[in-house]
Amino acid sequence: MSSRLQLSPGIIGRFLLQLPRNSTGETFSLDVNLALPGRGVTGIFGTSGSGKTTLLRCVAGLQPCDHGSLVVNGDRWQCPENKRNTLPVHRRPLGFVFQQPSLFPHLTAEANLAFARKRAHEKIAEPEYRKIVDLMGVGHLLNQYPSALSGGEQQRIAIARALLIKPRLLLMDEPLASLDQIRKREILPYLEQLHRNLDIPVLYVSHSVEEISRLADHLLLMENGKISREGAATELLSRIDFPVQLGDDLGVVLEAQIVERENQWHLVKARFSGGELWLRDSGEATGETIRLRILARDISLTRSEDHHSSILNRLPVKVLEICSDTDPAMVLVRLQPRPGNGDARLAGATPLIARITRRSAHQLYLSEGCELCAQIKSVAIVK
Ligand SMILES: Nc1ncnc2c1ncn2[C@@H]1O[C@H](COP(=O)(O)OP(=O)(O)OP(=O)(O)O)[C@@H](O)[C@H]1O
Repeated sequence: MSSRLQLSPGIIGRFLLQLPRNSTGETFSLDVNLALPGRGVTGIFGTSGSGKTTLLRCVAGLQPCDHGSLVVNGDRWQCPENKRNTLPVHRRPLGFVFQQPSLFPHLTAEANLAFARKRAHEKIAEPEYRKIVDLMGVGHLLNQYPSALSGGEQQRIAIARALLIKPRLLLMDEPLASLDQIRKREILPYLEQLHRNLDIPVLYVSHSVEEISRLADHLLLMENGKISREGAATELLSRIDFPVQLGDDLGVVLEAQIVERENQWHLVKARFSGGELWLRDSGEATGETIRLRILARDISLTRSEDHHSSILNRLPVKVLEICSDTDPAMVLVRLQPRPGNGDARLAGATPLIARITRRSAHQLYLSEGCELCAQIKSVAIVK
């Protein structure tokens, strides 16, 4: 993923509200200060009921607030003091994609898109319309009615529809949650394309570590109506103590560049800040920046390099810390890639996390500072 995070905030806001008691008699208050990058994807995580959807509703102007202020890339959308400076919902240049595509069932896909096009804040020229249709890969679906489309195809039309209103901000609330795993995997590349090709900031709510790992540049974690953690996605997703890093999903996210290709074996070599890894060749171009996810359960540790193993990737590492896992039989080991050839830059490389049995840690005499070899199955690298 080549787009880099713009660190100066482009989406600045403050929302304070108290909701009336819900059906179970509980009250809910939201109290957030936003200072988010004005480009790229900000992933919003949090347990059910933590306020993710309420936050998106505030940004959209759908949720009345006790206090609400919002500036999006220099344009004031909401002002607490002066209601006349507050843009009503229908005038906010934003696209909203929900869990359900909710297309008009009596209109073809094309007519659904034409409806959005008419509502665009600025006129969409034909080449731009074509670009969006191509980006979402829906050109061949335009004559179909929604009932003839799969869930994933309907959602791609819904995303194209959101883009056709020329949004300056895209809000996506669990857009893939209603799809099965196969359809999710089908649609993710289209979302990655969107991220690479359009410079619209996206707020993306999801419970899926896989989606967030692939798409997000920046992360927000919400707890009880407040933002409890925030930062660059690659950094937060590499922390053992980041709460979404649970059980089998625990892992790290790395940015890497394709540097070599072995056609004979259908493999490519990717270089990241901590070394080089062989991956299955999925057609990425040499020089392309990609994102990798290495799960903690797919890293094993050895005291010496075992060249007779089937595992292609071996990195020299140093143990940074050893932590307890939720499972008492396991421990989590944070590992710093270490210079094999005196490369001092590796000191700043993204740490890896291995999840191994407590017994193995004992047998390897693991302790902080000890030097080992991490073996990573190339097939386990998620692209
Ligand atoms: N209209 C409402 N009136 C009263 N309470 C509400 C209303 N809408 C939401 N809530 C409450 O606000 C809290 C936050 O809801 P919200 O939908 O924002 O959470 P969420 O993090 O998006 O959850 P999920 O992951 O389940 O979608 C919940 O406790 C919910 O019951």
